[in-house]
Amino acid sequence: MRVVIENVEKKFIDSKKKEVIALQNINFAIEKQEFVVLVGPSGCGKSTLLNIVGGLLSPSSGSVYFEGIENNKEPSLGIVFQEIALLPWRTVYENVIYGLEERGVSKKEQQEKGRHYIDMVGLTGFESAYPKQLSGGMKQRAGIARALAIEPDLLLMDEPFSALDAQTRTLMQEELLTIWNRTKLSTLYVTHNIQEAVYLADRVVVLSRHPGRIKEIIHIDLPKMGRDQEQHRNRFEHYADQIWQLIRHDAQEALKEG
Ligand SMILES: Nc1ncnc2c1ncn2[C@@H]1O[C@H](COP(=O)(O)OP(=O)(O)OP(=O)(O)O)[C@@H](O)[C@H]1O
Repeated sequence: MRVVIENVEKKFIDSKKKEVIALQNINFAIEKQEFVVLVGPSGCGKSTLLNIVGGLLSPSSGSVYFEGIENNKEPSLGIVFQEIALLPWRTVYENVIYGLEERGVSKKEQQEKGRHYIDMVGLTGFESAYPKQLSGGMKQRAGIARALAIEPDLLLMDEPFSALDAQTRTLMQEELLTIWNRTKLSTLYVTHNIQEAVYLADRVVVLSRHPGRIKEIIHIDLPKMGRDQEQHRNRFEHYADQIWQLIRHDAQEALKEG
Protein backbone atom coordinates (compact mmCIF):
# COMPACT_ATOMS: atom_id res chain seq x y z
CA MET A 1 0.00 0.00 0.00
CA ARG A 2 1.42 3.38 -1.00
CA VAL A 3 0.69 6.20 1.42
CA VAL A 4 1.29 9.86 0.59
CA ILE A 5 1.41 12.51 3.29
CA GLU A 6 0.91 15.89 1.67
CA ASN A 7 1.39 19.32 3.26
CA VAL A 8 0.27 18.09 6.65
CA GLU A 9 0.07 20.67 9.40
CA LYS A 10 -1.22 20.16 12.94
CA LYS A 11 -1.90 22.87 15.49
CA PHE A 12 -2.89 22.34 19.09
CA ILE A 13 -4.01 24.79 21.74
CA ASP A 14 -1.96 24.21 24.88
CA SER A 15 -3.07 24.55 28.52
CA LYS A 16 -2.21 28.29 28.47
CA LYS A 17 -4.47 28.75 25.43
CA LYS A 18 -1.41 29.28 23.24
CA GLU A 19 -1.27 27.81 19.76
CA VAL A 20 1.36 25.09 19.32
CA ILE A 21 2.36 24.14 15.79
CA ALA A 22 3.12 20.46 16.29
CA LEU A 23 3.67 19.69 12.60
CA GLN A 24 4.29 21.89 9.60
CA ASN A 25 4.84 21.29 5.92
CA ILE A 26 5.10 17.50 6.20
CA ASN A 27 5.51 15.84 2.81
CA PHE A 28 6.70 12.30 2.16
CA ALA A 29 5.48 8.94 0.94
CA ILE A 30 5.61 5.45 2.37
CA GLU A 31 6.13 3.22 -0.64
CA LYS A 32 4.66 -0.21 -1.03
CA GLN A 33 6.68 -2.68 1.06
CA GLU A 34 8.72 0.10 2.57
CA PHE A 35 9.75 0.42 6.22
CA VAL A 36 9.87 4.10 7.15
CA VAL A 37 11.07 5.21 10.57
CA LEU A 38 10.22 8.59 12.08
CA VAL A 39 12.93 9.77 14.40
CA GLY A 40 13.42 12.99 16.35
CA PRO A 41 13.72 14.47 19.81
CA SER A 42 10.95 14.50 22.37
CA GLY A 43 8.03 16.68 21.33
CA CYS A 44 8.88 16.90 17.61
CA GLY A 45 5.49 15.50 16.61
CA LYS A 46 6.32 11.84 15.85
CA SER A 47 3.27 10.42 17.61
CA THR A 48 1.03 13.17 16.27
CA LEU A 49 2.08 12.32 12.72
CA LEU A 50 1.60 8.58 13.24
CA ASN A 51 -1.85 9.24 14.70
CA ILE A 52 -2.77 11.41 11.71
CA VAL A 53 -1.71 8.68 9.28
CA GLY A 54 -3.69 6.19 11.39
CA GLY A 55 -6.81 8.37 11.25
CA LEU A 56 -6.83 8.79 15.05
CA LEU A 57 -6.25 12.54 14.69
CA SER A 58 -7.22 14.93 11.89
CA PRO A 59 -4.63 17.27 10.42
CA SER A 60 -5.33 21.02 10.72
CA SER A 61 -4.56 21.16 7.02
CA GLY A 62 -3.11 18.85 4.39
CA SER A 63 -4.05 15.30 3.50
CA VAL A 64 -3.14 11.65 3.71
CA TYR A 65 -3.70 9.57 0.57
CA PHE A 66 -3.88 5.77 0.54
CA GLU A 67 -3.32 4.42 -2.97
CA GLY A 68 -3.97 7.92 -4.32
CA ILE A 69 -7.33 8.36 -2.58
CA GLU A 70 -7.73 11.15 -0.02
CA ASN A 71 -9.25 10.17 3.35
CA ASN A 72 -9.53 6.63 2.09
CA LYS A 73 -11.23 4.57 4.82
CA GLU A 74 -10.85 1.28 2.93
CA PRO A 75 -7.35 0.23 3.96
CA SER A 76 -6.96 -1.75 7.13
CA LEU A 77 -4.36 -0.55 9.58
CA GLY A 78 -2.48 -2.61 12.14
CA ILE A 79 -1.44 -0.45 15.08
CA VAL A 80 1.04 -1.29 17.83
CA PHE A 81 1.65 1.17 20.68
CA GLN A 82 4.24 1.26 23.43
CA GLU A 83 1.69 0.14 25.99
CA ILE A 84 -0.02 -2.77 24.36
CA ALA A 85 -3.68 -2.65 25.31
CA LEU A 86 -4.38 -6.36 25.44
CA LEU A 87 -7.81 -7.12 26.83
CA PRO A 88 -7.03 -8.61 30.27
CA TRP A 89 -10.04 -10.92 30.30
CA ARG A 90 -9.12 -12.52 26.99
CA THR A 91 -6.41 -15.11 26.42
CA VAL A 92 -3.53 -14.58 23.98
CA TYR A 93 -5.49 -16.41 21.28
CA GLU A 94 -8.67 -14.45 21.96
CA ASN A 95 -6.74 -11.18 21.87
CA VAL A 96 -5.03 -12.08 18.60
CA ILE A 97 -8.27 -12.96 16.83
CA TYR A 98 -10.13 -9.94 18.24
CA GLY A 99 -9.91 -7.88 15.04
CA LEU A 100 -10.97 -10.89 12.96
CA GLU A 101 -14.08 -11.40 15.09
CA GLU A 102 -14.92 -7.70 14.69
CA ARG A 103 -14.70 -8.12 10.94
CA GLY A 104 -17.05 -11.11 11.00
CA VAL A 105 -14.42 -13.56 9.72
CA SER A 106 -15.47 -17.23 9.92
CA LYS A 107 -14.42 -19.28 12.96
CA LYS A 108 -12.28 -21.51 10.74
CA GLU A 109 -10.37 -18.56 9.33
CA GLN A 110 -9.99 -17.03 12.79
CA GLN A 111 -8.38 -20.28 13.94
CA GLU A 112 -6.06 -20.53 10.95
CA LYS A 113 -4.92 -16.93 11.10
CA GLY A 114 -4.76 -16.93 14.90
CA ARG A 115 -2.47 -19.98 14.87
CA HIS A 116 -0.37 -18.66 12.00
CA TYR A 117 0.40 -15.28 13.58
CA ILE A 118 0.84 -16.65 17.09
CA ASP A 119 3.42 -18.99 15.60
CA MET A 120 5.05 -16.15 13.65
CA VAL A 121 5.68 -14.13 16.83
CA GLY A 122 6.89 -17.20 18.74
CA LEU A 123 3.98 -17.55 21.17
CA THR A 124 2.91 -21.08 20.28
CA GLY A 125 2.15 -22.83 23.57
CA PHE A 126 0.90 -19.63 25.19
CA GLU A 127 -2.46 -19.41 23.39
CA SER A 128 -4.43 -19.94 26.60
CA ALA A 129 -2.36 -17.61 28.78
CA TYR A 130 -3.86 -14.34 30.02
CA PRO A 131 -1.97 -11.04 29.60
CA LYS A 132 -1.10 -10.83 33.31
CA GLN A 133 0.78 -14.12 32.98
CA LEU A 134 3.04 -12.75 30.22
CA SER A 135 6.36 -10.88 30.36
CA GLY A 136 6.62 -7.44 28.73
CA GLY A 137 8.24 -8.88 25.60
CA MET A 138 5.54 -11.55 25.28
CA LYS A 139 2.80 -8.93 25.59
CA GLN A 140 4.40 -6.95 22.76
CA ARG A 141 4.56 -10.14 20.66
CA ALA A 142 0.87 -10.76 21.28
CA GLY A 143 0.13 -7.16 20.33
CA ILE A 144 2.12 -7.55 17.12
CA ALA A 145 0.30 -10.81 16.30
CA ARG A 146 -3.03 -9.06 16.86
CA ALA A 147 -2.02 -6.21 14.52
CA LEU A 148 -0.79 -8.67 11.86
CA ALA A 149 -3.76 -11.05 12.09
CA ILE A 150 -6.05 -8.66 10.23
CA GLU A 151 -3.44 -8.67 7.44
CA PRO A 152 -3.33 -4.88 7.33
CA ASP A 153 -2.40 -2.73 4.38
CA LEU A 154 -0.22 -0.58 6.60
CA LEU A 155 1.49 -1.31 9.90
CA LEU A 156 1.88 1.61 12.35
CA MET A 157 4.17 1.19 15.34
CA ASP A 158 4.72 3.85 17.99
CA GLU A 159 7.76 3.11 20.18
CA PRO A 160 6.65 -0.52 20.49
CA PHE A 161 9.76 -1.70 22.35
CA SER A 162 10.68 1.32 24.45
CA ALA A 163 9.23 -0.09 27.67
CA LEU A 164 11.33 -3.26 27.36
CA ASP A 165 14.75 -3.90 28.86
CA ALA A 166 17.70 -3.45 26.48
CA GLN A 167 18.29 -7.15 25.77
CA THR A 168 14.64 -7.95 25.14
CA ARG A 169 14.45 -4.89 22.94
CA THR A 170 17.37 -6.05 20.79
CA LEU A 171 15.80 -9.50 20.40
CA MET A 172 12.42 -8.00 19.52
CA GLN A 173 14.01 -5.79 16.88
CA GLU A 174 15.58 -8.87 15.30
CA GLU A 175 12.27 -10.71 15.41
CA LEU A 176 10.40 -7.77 13.96
CA LEU A 177 12.76 -7.76 10.97
CA THR A 178 12.27 -11.49 10.46
CA ILE A 179 8.49 -11.02 10.58
CA TRP A 180 8.69 -8.01 8.30
CA ASN A 181 10.74 -10.02 5.82
CA ARG A 182 7.89 -12.53 5.63
CA THR A 183 5.04 -10.03 5.40
CA LYS A 184 6.76 -7.10 3.63
CA LEU A 185 4.12 -4.74 5.01
CA SER A 186 4.39 -1.03 4.39
CA THR A 187 5.32 0.21 7.82
CA LEU A 188 5.57 3.53 9.64
CA TYR A 189 7.55 3.17 12.86
CA VAL A 190 8.20 5.83 15.49
CA THR A 191 11.25 5.83 17.74
CA HIS A 192 13.61 8.25 19.42
CA ASN A 193 16.32 5.57 19.35
CA ILE A 194 18.74 6.26 16.50
CA GLN A 195 20.36 2.79 16.51
CA GLU A 196 16.92 1.23 16.24
CA ALA A 197 16.06 3.53 13.34
CA VAL A 198 19.21 2.59 11.39
CA TYR A 199 18.72 -1.09 12.17
CA LEU A 200 15.13 -1.25 10.91
CA ALA A 201 14.55 1.42 8.28
CA ASP A 202 14.60 1.56 4.54
CA ARG A 203 14.34 5.31 5.03
CA VAL A 204 14.60 7.44 8.13
CA VAL A 205 12.54 10.64 8.29
CA VAL A 206 14.30 12.99 10.71
CA LEU A 207 12.03 15.57 12.33
CA SER A 208 13.00 18.81 14.02
CA ARG A 209 10.90 20.36 16.76
CA HIS A 210 8.89 23.53 17.35
CA PRO A 211 7.50 23.35 14.80
CA GLY A 212 7.86 19.70 13.81
CA ARG A 213 9.26 19.75 10.30
CA ILE A 214 11.15 17.27 8.18
CA LYS A 215 14.82 18.01 8.53
CA GLU A 216 16.08 15.30 6.24
CA ILE A 217 15.09 11.94 4.80
CA ILE A 218 17.92 9.43 4.82
CA HIS A 219 17.94 6.30 2.72
CA ILE A 220 19.72 3.51 4.61
CA ASP A 221 21.70 1.77 1.93
CA LEU A 222 22.52 -1.43 3.83
CA PRO A 223 21.14 -4.94 3.37
CA LYS A 224 17.87 -5.25 5.28
CA MET A 225 18.93 -8.28 7.28
CA GLY A 226 22.07 -8.52 9.40
CA ARG A 227 22.95 -4.85 9.56
CA ASP A 228 24.55 -5.37 12.94
CA GLN A 229 27.20 -7.67 11.44
CA GLU A 230 30.85 -6.67 11.61
CA GLN A 231 31.24 -5.91 7.90
CA HIS A 232 28.54 -3.21 8.06
CA ARG A 233 29.66 -1.63 11.32
CA ASN A 234 31.37 1.43 9.83
CA ARG A 235 28.48 2.37 7.58
CA PHE A 236 25.95 1.65 10.32
CA GLU A 237 27.78 4.00 12.68
CA HIS A 238 28.14 6.59 9.92
CA TYR A 239 24.34 6.68 9.46
CA ALA A 240 23.75 6.78 13.22
CA ASP A 241 26.17 9.68 13.57
CA GLN A 242 24.64 11.54 10.63
CA ILE A 243 21.20 11.29 12.27
CA TRP A 244 22.54 12.28 15.69
CA GLN A 245 24.17 15.41 14.23
CA LEU A 246 20.80 16.37 12.73
CA ILE A 247 18.97 15.84 16.02
CA ARG A 248 21.57 16.94 18.56
CA HIS A 249 20.68 20.60 18.82
CA ASP A 250 16.94 19.97 19.09
CA ALA A 251 17.50 17.21 21.64
CA GLN A 252 19.50 19.62 23.81
CA GLU A 253 16.72 22.19 23.56
CA ALA A 254 14.13 19.54 24.49
CA LEU A 255 16.23 18.61 27.53
CA LYS A 256 16.37 22.24 28.72
CA GLU A 257 12.61 22.57 28.42
CA GLY A 258 12.08 19.31 30.28
N1 LIG B 1 -3.54 16.98 22.59
C1 LIG B 1 -2.59 17.90 22.61
N2 LIG B 1 -2.81 19.15 23.06
C2 LIG B 1 -1.86 20.10 23.08
N3 LIG B 1 -0.59 19.89 22.63
C3 LIG B 1 -0.29 18.67 22.18
C4 LIG B 1 -1.25 17.60 22.15
N4 LIG B 1 -0.65 16.48 21.64
C5 LIG B 1 0.62 16.84 21.37
N5 LIG B 1 0.84 18.14 21.69
C6 LIG B 1 2.11 18.88 21.52
O1 LIG B 1 2.55 18.68 20.18
C7 LIG B 1 3.96 18.49 20.13
C8 LIG B 1 4.27 17.13 19.50
O2 LIG B 1 3.87 16.08 20.41
P1 LIG B 1 4.11 14.51 20.09
O3 LIG B 1 3.61 13.76 21.26
O4 LIG B 1 3.55 14.19 18.77
O5 LIG B 1 5.69 14.45 20.02
P2 LIG B 1 6.66 13.18 20.01
O6 LIG B 1 7.74 13.49 19.06
O7 LIG B 1 5.87 11.94 19.77
O8 LIG B 1 7.21 13.23 21.49
P3 LIG B 1 7.76 12.03 22.45
O9 LIG B 1 8.98 11.46 21.78
O10 LIG B 1 8.08 12.76 23.72
O11 LIG B 1 6.64 11.05 22.59
C9 LIG B 1 4.46 18.65 21.56
O12 LIG B 1 4.87 20.00 21.72
C10 LIG B 1 3.24 18.35 22.39
O13 LIG B 1 3.29 19.03 23.62
